[in-house]
Amino acid sequence: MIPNPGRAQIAARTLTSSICGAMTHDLELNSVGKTYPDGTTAVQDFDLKVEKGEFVAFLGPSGCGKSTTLRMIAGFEEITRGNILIKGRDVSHTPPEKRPTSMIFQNYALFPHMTVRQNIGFGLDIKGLARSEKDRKVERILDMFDLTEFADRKADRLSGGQRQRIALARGLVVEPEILLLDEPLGALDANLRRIIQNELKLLQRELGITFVFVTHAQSEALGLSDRVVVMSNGVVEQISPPEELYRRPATPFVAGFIGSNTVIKGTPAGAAPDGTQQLTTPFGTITGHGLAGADTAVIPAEAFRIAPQGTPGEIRLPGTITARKLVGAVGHLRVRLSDEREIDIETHAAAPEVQTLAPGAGVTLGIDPVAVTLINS
Ligand SMILES: Nc1ncnc2c1ncn2[C@@H]1O[C@H](COP(=O)(O)OP(=O)(O)OP(=O)(O)O)[C@@H](O)[C@H]1O
Repeated sequence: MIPNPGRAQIAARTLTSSICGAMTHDLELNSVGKTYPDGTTAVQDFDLKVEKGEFVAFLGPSGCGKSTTLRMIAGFEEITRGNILIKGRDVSHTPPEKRPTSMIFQNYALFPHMTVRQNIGFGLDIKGLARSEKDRKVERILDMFDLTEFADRKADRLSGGQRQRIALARGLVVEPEILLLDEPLGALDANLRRIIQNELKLLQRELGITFVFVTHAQSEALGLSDRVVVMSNGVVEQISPPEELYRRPATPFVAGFIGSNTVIKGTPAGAAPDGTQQLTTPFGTITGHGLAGADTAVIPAEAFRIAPQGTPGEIRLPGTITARKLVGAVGHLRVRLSDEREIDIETHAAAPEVQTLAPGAGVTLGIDPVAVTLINS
């Protein structure tokens, strides 16, 4: 998509020349809420501050309120509570065309019978730009996205990947402060999706424009963004960088939604000498990181160890292997614990104990306390 990064950088400097203000945040949502006229509350008390140049993803299951929030930022949907600021300016009741945002839709929303050039220039027409200025901007972005050779082709005669690039070019040509992307890769096949994910990230870094991206694909949100907002039922569950979200889920919903975690409830048992917290569970005492008084242990699949001998003092969970699958270097084991629950664990496929374990075999699991998070249920 960006064959010549130098060229992209020059374009980026021009594109962003007007957005180098000294405001702290590009985007601010303060207690934003939305109740639709039929009484459906889609979003509640959404608070978020986004720095300039940040890539933020809204992640959550279908119906959790991601698109509604994005549409409220764009101005396509009225907010019913709170306020929205862009670069410090309250845009809560500003119509979409007056907001410094562009939106990219999953179906691209291109005009099929217009040429690529006309599609890209459309937003500039709406803004009433002079012809010469418009032509200059359109040619520059066609060149930047390597679309010049398709410029006179009708949009309905292009591949999905090409259409996606045109949608991006059309969103960026109006020089937005914030680009809003609603599942922009959802219509692409898995291979193209991966390629365009990489290109999108590169493009965002080159341009330094703030991106707010909606997806229900975990890997996409974790792989692309600086911070992820996890939503459930219209409520923000956690806002964290991907690594932290994965390693330190803050709520039971996030623990169940991100990665592959085992959740075990217990009774708080105070702090260990090293400052970690302890939890008494039906399986013994589990140690982990978290606030004092937390009553639930979140154990990621890779924190389990197969420990036939066990380490003195370490928790030992007896179980039975019910399934084994080796995928490349990773061994996936399903283990039935003594309380009949089945858990997934991940380990090195090459480990001798994994090679010899078969369904039906008895096993004793240890837990790496460093990877355990204690939360309130
Ligand atoms: N125009 C509307 N009128 C009433 N309810 C609506 C309207 N649009 C959306 N909703 C409801 O608001 C909630 C949030 O919808 P939204 O489209 O924001 O979810 P989402 O997380 O983007 O889902 P998806 O991933 O399926 O697009 C859902 O319960 C949905 O049914």
